Amino acid sequence: QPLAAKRLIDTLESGRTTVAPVLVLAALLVGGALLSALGQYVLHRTAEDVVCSARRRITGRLLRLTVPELDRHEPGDLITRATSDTMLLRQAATQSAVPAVTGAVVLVLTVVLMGLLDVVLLSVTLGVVALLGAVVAAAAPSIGRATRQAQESVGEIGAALERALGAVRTVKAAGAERHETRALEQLARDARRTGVRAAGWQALSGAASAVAGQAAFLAVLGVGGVRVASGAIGVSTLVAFLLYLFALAPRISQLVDAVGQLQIGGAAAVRIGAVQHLDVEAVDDVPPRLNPAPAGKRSPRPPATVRFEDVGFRHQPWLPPVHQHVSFTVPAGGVTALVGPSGAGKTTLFSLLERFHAPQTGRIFVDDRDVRQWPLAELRAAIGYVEQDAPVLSGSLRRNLTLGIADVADDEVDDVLRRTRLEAVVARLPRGLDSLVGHRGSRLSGGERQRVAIARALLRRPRVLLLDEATSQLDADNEAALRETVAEAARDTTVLVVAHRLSTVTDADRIVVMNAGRVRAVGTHAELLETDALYRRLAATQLLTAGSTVPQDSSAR
Ligand SMILES: Nc1ncnc2c1ncn2[C@@H]1O[C@H](COP(=O)(O)OP(=O)(O)OP(=O)(O)O)[C@@H](O)[C@H]1O
Repeated sequence: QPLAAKRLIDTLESGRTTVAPVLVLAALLVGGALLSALGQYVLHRTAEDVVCSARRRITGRLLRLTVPELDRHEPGDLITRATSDTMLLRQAATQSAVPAVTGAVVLVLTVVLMGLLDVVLLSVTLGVVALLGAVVAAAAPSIGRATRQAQESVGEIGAALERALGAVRTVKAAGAERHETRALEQLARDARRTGVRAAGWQALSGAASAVAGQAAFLAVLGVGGVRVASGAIGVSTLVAFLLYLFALAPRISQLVDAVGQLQIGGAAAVRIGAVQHLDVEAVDDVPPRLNPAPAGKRSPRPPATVRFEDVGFRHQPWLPPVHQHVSFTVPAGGVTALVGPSGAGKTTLFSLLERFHAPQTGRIFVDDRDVRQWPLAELRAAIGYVEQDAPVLSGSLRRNLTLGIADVADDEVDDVLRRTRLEAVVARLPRGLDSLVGHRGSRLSGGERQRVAIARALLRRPRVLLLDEATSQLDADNEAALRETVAEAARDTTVLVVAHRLSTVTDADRIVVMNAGRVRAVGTHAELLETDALYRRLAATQLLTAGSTVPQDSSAR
């Protein structure tokens, strides 16, 4: 445009017709605007693609992280990496990558054209720009550092909020809102402080580029005026050069901003990229469809045997072992109860079976096949697991029941609802199975949540059913009913139950008594009452969760 403007001025001076230069200038204006609009659109689209792919990668990975990795990290912090950090990445992509590329191209072309006009004026301009570059280079790392700290505080806010909202009733009951809020406010202030520091450095760079623009203008005007006066260049050349300078100044500001944004984006990318280095479970297995057969016509799945062979496990090398030399065999079908004092390692046996953790020594077999040899998804599809706190996910009751299962026939669902005594609950809900159960099932009672978790496990038609204290919150009637359900399921499923109630163990086909990470005895209720002092004591008190670990010495027998 400045070159076209120069031609227009030259044409005016020479008195020739100005139609052609005016048309060229108009065409350049319109063409430039169109190109700029198209460029904006394409580049924003690309930025959205970048962010979308980062989000897909990170969210896909988060659910595949190994359980020990998930234990090590705060869920709230991981969530902010998928949300807030990806937003920063998007902002950086649009506000830095795009202007950086376009700014650099325009800068180079403009500098070439300026050089063609007058090398002396170009040298003056570049001298001023070099001073600006030094300021920006000094500020850029500080922007990145401050942003990283701010994002870490945002991650901590996410973690603290998740912690407090995840147990909000306990927080309220303990009257700890103010304390928790204070902690959150402190984190918010930390984020603000570091955010402001980043903004300060950015503002300094911005101010430097504005000063540089004006300084360059004044310098070019001064030196250019002298050169016009001396006849070294014409007025039109000076005008064209100044027009280029005006075009260049915003590009330089953009570039300076882009450097700051790149630092911000880089800080976000580091936090997102860190997730890439966390351990994930084997991705070789495409999750098998649990119901390959048409709904309602699923083939029966035979119960599987379970065998622990000299298993030793500890969470970390520096922690005491959870299991030592654990060996026992569970034949296919029937109910096997695991009993023992709190902390004996009963729940962890289930984690090892599900391959949430891997034992350091020994082997675990399901159906005479080492669990490490099973494709992970196939192993988990063979197991139904009801966790200790019977988690229910927000969403509808139906989605909760059919979690991970495709094409369940309605009559199968009805059958399981009947067996788990949930029919009346469903009938009471305003929208039946499609009613929403609230965050973590907060609209259900504790006993209802447990029954939903059991129903969910039964719907999978598991070959091995793991129940972790699944009846602890049930009233006597429902507990008796569920005992029947479990007994019925045990006809074609291998049921392992961590039992805290005497009623559950007396019905079991065999009982494994655990203490301090070891299997202490195996037998029926009657046998163990005769032979095992710890069992006798646990049975007598019925307080199988209470008490500290009993030393495994001969006097205890
Ligand atoms: N992620 C973990 N990291 C470190 N130690 C853990 C972890 N999870 C559990 N433990 C420890 O492992 C031991 C066994 O825990 P586990 O939950 O298997 O016991 P449990 O017999 O099921 O107890 P309870 O009857 O109270 O549920 C406990 O001492 C516990 O503190």
